[in-house]
Amino acid sequence: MTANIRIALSSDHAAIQLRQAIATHIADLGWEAVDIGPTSPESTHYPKHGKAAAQLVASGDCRFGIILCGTGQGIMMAANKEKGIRCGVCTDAFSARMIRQHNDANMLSLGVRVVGEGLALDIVDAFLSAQFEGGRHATRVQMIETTEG
Ligand SMILES: O=C[C@H](O)[C@H](O)[C@H](O)COP(=O)(O)O
Repeated sequence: MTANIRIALSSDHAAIQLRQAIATHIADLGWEAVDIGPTSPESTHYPKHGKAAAQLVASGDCRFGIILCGTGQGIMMAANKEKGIRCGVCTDAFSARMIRQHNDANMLSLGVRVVGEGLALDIVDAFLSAQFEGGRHATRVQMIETTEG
């Protein structure tokens, strides 16, 4: 069986350029970027873009999702409404590594009005290169899933 190397990418109007830079970056790293837009700079609504990316991850079509809006906060809230999604906003590489190692996050959210491109790419690298540690952390992630119902 081949590994799922697909990463869903979406954003609102604020973060199109950074999203596209991340798509290029992760493709260079060997991931398949599944960039579902939008491409038009017209004002749009982050909940629908967060939900669309989260559905690709929750269904198993994509291994991870990376989503962006102005702060990363609104689109993260929308993504976390999907069952099975664990998405965190990160503004530093340490947190990005830890949400994989301890929280088994399957989505990362970034705020284009908070972090610049260089830092954003470092955060993405930290997220994608870390592994879930399991053990006591698996117990806690399971508790989150139980709460979800
Ligand atoms: O959490 C929400 C995001 O930061 C949005 O990107 C932001 O609210 C969009 O603001 P505006 O419509 O003023 O570009």
